[in-house]
This record gives sequence, C-alpha cells and structure tokens, in this order.
Amino acid sequence: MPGTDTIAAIATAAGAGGIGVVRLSGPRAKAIAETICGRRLRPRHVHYARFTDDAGETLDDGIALYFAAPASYTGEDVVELQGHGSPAVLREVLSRCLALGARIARPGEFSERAFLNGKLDLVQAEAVADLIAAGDARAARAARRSLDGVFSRRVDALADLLLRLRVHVEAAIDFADEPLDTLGGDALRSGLARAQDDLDALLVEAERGRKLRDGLHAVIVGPPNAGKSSLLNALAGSERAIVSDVAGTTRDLLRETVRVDGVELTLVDTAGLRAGGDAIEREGMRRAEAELGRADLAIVVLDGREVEAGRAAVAEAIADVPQRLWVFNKSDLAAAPAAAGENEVWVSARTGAGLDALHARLRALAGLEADGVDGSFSARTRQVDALRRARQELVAARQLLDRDRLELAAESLRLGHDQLGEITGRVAPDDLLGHIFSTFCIGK
Ligand SMILES: Nc1nc2c(ncn2[C@@H]2O[C@H](COP(=O)(O)OP(=O)(O)OP(=O)(O)O)[C@@H](O)[C@H]2O)c(=O)[nH]1
Ligand SMILES: [K+]
Ligand SMILES: [Mg+2]
Repeated sequence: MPGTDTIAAIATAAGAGGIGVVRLSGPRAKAIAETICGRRLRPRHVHYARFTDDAGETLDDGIALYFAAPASYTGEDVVELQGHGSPAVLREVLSRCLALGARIARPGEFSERAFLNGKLDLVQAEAVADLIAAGDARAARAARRSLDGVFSRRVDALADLLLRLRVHVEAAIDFADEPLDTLGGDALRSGLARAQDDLDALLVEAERGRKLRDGLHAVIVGPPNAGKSSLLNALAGSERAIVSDVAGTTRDLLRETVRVDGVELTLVDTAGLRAGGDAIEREGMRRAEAELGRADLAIVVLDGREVEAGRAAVAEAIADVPQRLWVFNKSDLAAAPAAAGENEVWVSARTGAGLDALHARLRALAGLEADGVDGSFSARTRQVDALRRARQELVAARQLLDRDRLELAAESLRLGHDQLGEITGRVAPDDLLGHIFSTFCIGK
C-alpha cells in the first residue's frame, strides 16, 4: 500500500558534489530525521544540525528541512537532509535512515506517491522525469510547461467536452422513438465536430512535443554506394561509418545521435538495398527494412547520376514511412537541376555542398520551424498514441451517429473518453504506472 511505510533515498546525482541530499517521505520521516539531527523540526523552517550515528558520533553537519503532509512534494511528511556531497557520507546518512525504520525508495517512488496522493497527474509526473533528462534548454522549457499542467489542462478540457457529449447521446438513447433532430441532434453533431477539431490541434502539438523530447528517428536508406555512410559522417561531423568504393560496405545498422540546429536526430545508417547480395548483406537489408518500420523519417540517399534507378530500388522499402527526404548525392559529379522539389536536396557528402539546405529541411521536417514551438509542451509516445486512439473513437462515434446507431456511438465516446483519462492517469491500469515510474531515477 502506498504511503504506509517511509522511504528514503539519496536525491542528488551519484558522485562527489558540493551538496548532497538524502530525502525521506512517509509517516516516520519526521521522527527518523529528528533522531538523526538530535532536535525537533518545525515545518518549513531551516534547521542547522549535526547528523549523528547511533553512538552519537557526527556523520556530517548540514541543513534539515521538514515539509508536513499534505503540503509537500509527495503529499506525505517529507524531510530533506542536506549535507556535504560526499558519496561515502551520504551512504552513511542513508544507512542511518534505514536503521531507524525507513526503507530504500524504488526509482520514481517519490513521484509515484505524489501521483497517488493527487499532487501531480500522470502527464506532470512524466514531465518531472523529462525535465531532469532534458538535453537542451528548449526541451527543458517544454517539460516545464507540461509540469505546470499546460498539456493536462488541454486533455482535461477535451475530456469534459466528450463527457457532455456522452451524456447527450445517452439521454437521446432513452428517447429512441423520437428522431434525433428533435433531441438536439444538430448541437450534438456540431459538438462532435468541434471535439474532433480540438483533438486534431492537440495531436499536432503533442506530436511536436514528442519530437522535442525524443528527437526524430531518421533512417538513411538507398542503393549501395549512393553515399549513405558518407552522409552520416557529414551530418555527424566525424568519421563514424566506414566509407569505401565497394558496394555493400555497410551491413549492420549504425546508430548515431546528432544535433542539427537544435533538432535531435537519431540517425541510422543501413546496408544498401539491391537485389541479390550474399547472406550477410541480405541480413543487413532485412535489418534496414525492419528499422524503417520504426522510422519517423526516411532519408533516401541516391547517387545524383542515377536518380530514376535509385527511386525504383527503394520504392517498396519506404512505402510506409510517414515522411521522406530525398537526398541526391554526389552533386560534384552530377548536373543538379536549377530547382529541386520540396523534400529534395542536392548535396555532395564529399565537398559539403548543399548540407546547409539539408539542415534546413531536417529542421522543417522535425516540425520545429512552425510558430509557437517556443510555447510548446513536452509529450511522450504513450500520450500521443492515446490521443490517436481517442481520435479513432471520435471518428467512429460521428459515423455511427449519422447512421442513428446511438448505443454504439455512446460506446465509442466512452472508449475515447477513457483514452483521454489514461493520458493524465485518471483511468490508469497498475501495470502502466509500474512501467512509467520504474524508468525514473532514484530519489525522484
Ligand atoms: N564524388 C563523390 N563521391 C562520393 C560522395 N559521397 C560518397 N562518395 C563516394 O562514394 C563511395 C561510396 O560511399 P559510401 O558512403 O560508402 O556509400 P554507401 O551508400 O554507404 O555504400 P554501402 O554501405 O556499400 O551501401 C565512396 O567511394 C565515397 O567516397 C560525393 O558526394 N561525391
Ligand atoms: K560503399
Ligand atoms: Mg555504407
């Protein structure tokens, strides 16, 4: 049961530091800390104290802070013991907490308790982890906005709207003899249309928030010798992949995380696609195709002198990838046309020509060029997927309503409503919670 025992952990990062914090939460937090400090603690006061062992010998000295339930991070009694940031000393202070009846906290357990006690919803709790892990200032600001409830409020507003529409449909079911039009059918239909518009807008923003958090998963594909590995090296700014004039050089997948103008890209170099090849090369192609199945973006590299043959070679493999960027390489050898299509760039991985234009296209494809990016919130795949499922249910409900299938429409709306509830954790299966909080760091 949450909240019945007292948990403790070192809350500061591993390693030596100026200050280190041991954090306690639970009903015995105050008593344990008062024993260690040898003094009474008042809520929201700064106490200077000596932290002592069971023989009364000083382990460290520092500051004790006590937050009385429910006005604390977890909603329980919380104490922070701030001492010197020595791993050895922190371990001793933590051991003392455990000897006095606390147990060691699991990863994310403080935040899990905050969630279970209603201090944070699930989106906000996940935003705590995202804020801690943010790779740059923009991702941190986006996580901060989710933590402040910007995303949750949008989801809640949509859930409220769906709930009102559900009530309306359920009421209409009770008067099934009358035509829907006499039962406010127009208002219902326009309410559903508005809900879908709101959901579509939220999906676009959430998808952008997900890219801010996760970066873009881009797979480099193309025929052998087109210059895929050369392009990876050019984007990474180092000789990560082996380049040679032998077709079939790359066999295994090679991953590299690069930052292009503030966009985090996971680039995956792959084996060239062609008919035939030996068993190892064919396994490489199979891996390339599997990787494409998870890609946000296919960066299709073709030799600029063999564009048509190249397009034909990759057509099947990239058919289901959501976005493509065509890179016609070796512009130093080929005659590039004066104008290229929107998602086409001519480059030379060898001379570096055209790489600026390629960067610009990658930024645009990451969705980070649009207005308002600086006001966006962070999101996770889990949340985006739930929004998509909610959208499917909403679309289904509208179609069912048009065919006067009120009961089925009501059921679709209920399912859509549940999906929104799962985002913020108002409807949350236990295994989902376990999965989410186990990925947190200890002490948070
Ligand atoms: N002239 C010129 N040569 C290039 C350019 N890019 C790559 N090459 C050459 O093309 C050959 C193949 O390059 P790779 O990067 O190994 O090509 P790949 O697509 O990774 O090949 P596989 O891994 O075998 O499928 C090498 O000899 C490169 O030096 C370019 O922009 N211009
Ligand atoms: K090659
Ligand atoms: Mg290669």
